[in-house]
Amino acid sequence: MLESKISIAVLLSASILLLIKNTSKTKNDDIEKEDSKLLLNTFKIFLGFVILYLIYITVKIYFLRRKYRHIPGPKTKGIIGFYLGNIPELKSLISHKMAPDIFVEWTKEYGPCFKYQIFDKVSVFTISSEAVKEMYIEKNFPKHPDIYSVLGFPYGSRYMGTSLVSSLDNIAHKKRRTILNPAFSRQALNGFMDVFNVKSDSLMNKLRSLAAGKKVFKILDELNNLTLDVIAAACFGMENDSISKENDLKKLVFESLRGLTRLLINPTIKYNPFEWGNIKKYKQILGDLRTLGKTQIKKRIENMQDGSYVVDDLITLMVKNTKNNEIDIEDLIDDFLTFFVAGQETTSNMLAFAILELGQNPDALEKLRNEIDSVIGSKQEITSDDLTKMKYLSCVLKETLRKWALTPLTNRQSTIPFKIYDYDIPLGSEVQVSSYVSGRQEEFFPNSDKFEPERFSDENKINTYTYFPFSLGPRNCIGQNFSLIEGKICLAKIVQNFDIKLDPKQNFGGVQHATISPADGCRVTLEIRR
Ligand code: HEM
Repeated sequence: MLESKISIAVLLSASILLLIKNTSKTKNDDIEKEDSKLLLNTFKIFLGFVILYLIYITVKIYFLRRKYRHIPGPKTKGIIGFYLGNIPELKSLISHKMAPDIFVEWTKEYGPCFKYQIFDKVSVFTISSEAVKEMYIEKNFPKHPDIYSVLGFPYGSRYMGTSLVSSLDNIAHKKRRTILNPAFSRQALNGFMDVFNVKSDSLMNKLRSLAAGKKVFKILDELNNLTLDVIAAACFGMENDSISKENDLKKLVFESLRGLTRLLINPTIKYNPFEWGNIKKYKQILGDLRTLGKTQIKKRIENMQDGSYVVDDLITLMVKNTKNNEIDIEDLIDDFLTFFVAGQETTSNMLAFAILELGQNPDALEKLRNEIDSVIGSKQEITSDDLTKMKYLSCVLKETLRKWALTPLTNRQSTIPFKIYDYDIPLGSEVQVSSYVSGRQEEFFPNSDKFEPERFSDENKINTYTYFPFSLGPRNCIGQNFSLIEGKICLAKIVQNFDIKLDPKQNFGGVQHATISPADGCRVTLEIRR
């Protein structure tokens, strides 16, 4: 649709140019006549285009709205609403809320399955646990391009390409996933314990120096450095030290995420001429990031070919298992970047939200501190056995992800007709679900606005289809255990070493970036406990 708008704009500009040209007094009469004829014809073509486009879009939207009229949803207002859909409502709400918060309200107003319209697109949203099970497990519907093509090729440049997260082809995805699964096996995760401990210890040293300054700081920034270094070391054998200094990887990963976020939140910016300078810079960042990935992968290929010792990490697995060693380096770079995007900001946001919640819930914090003191006391290295014993720690992270599921929403495309409740879902529909929205439903989680880690204790059964922060089925998060182990080790060390005080002046809510983050980055002061 926007492409058509651009064509209209081009034709309009041509007409204006001709108009200007036409007003020149130096032209003789013949030329003037020719020009006005040309102008008239151009204008007629332009008008024709506009009329044809209006007819096309009106008919398209009319039939689209008819197709979905049996499903409830927010009303659109008047003729503008017919074309724009629910953009006005979403826009006014988004200025002070995140989209998933709006969807929580819409589930109250329109029920557990509703539709909404944006221009010439209608999406269905549901919290139905049966539908989640059907779409994600039983029918394994493919992802819908609406979110995932942006992750693959934002602004038309290759970022995550056709990687594990962004692939729309379930068969190609399965092959890739089978290759990479062993990198996240129980055995592989045990092998990462050292990295998790060592990198968390570096963070503790940094936090000690920040505690000494007695100043308020955003702990999310520090956690972002930790999770970046952990991915770099555990998955790709890269010794990166973002915790204590700036470096290229940190700059490129963080800036590439920032540009992606802007596009996800406002898809129209790529058509805004005032943004073209920024977009050019952004494309350069993506290019530099891919070059960095390429250098890393090539180095590993060379080491493997000349028989040097290589660690059996993710990058080695990626290279080893690529078909007949006919390596498509661009595919490998897709996955290389994907792990930085999918595994870095998610884990740091989970930790920052956990700290934000513990700071506001002193009983939960005390219970957690007692558990940590009794299981690890003052020892530095945390083992897998220690983690197994710290059950409340596990409940704290699970409850954090219930209240603050980090992925705003995921989608699937219906490839066969099916029903949600009594509503027939048209073939090819985009159906969205969100663990954030399901996690805030009173019928699934009573007192859902309260932070109660006990919900996740062994005696309480949680319905998997109402709580799915790592998604479900064959496209679930490959790194979920990786992030939970990393998160537990880091949070245990923070609580072991520091008293946390939250800055009372901060915004305690969330903000929607590529993932959901604490709005003010979780502002704290720390006091050293031991
Ligand atoms: C708290 C931390 C994390 C959360 C909440 C989380 C959440 C998710 C979710 C919801 C998905 C499905 C996305 C979709 O369908 O659009 C996903 C996929 C994925 N995640 Fe995570 N993730 C986390 C940490 C990690 C980590 C640490 C890694 C890597 C080390 C990782 C790597 C991936 C990958 C590669 C996929 C795509 C899997 C596939 O389609 O086969 N994630 N994650």
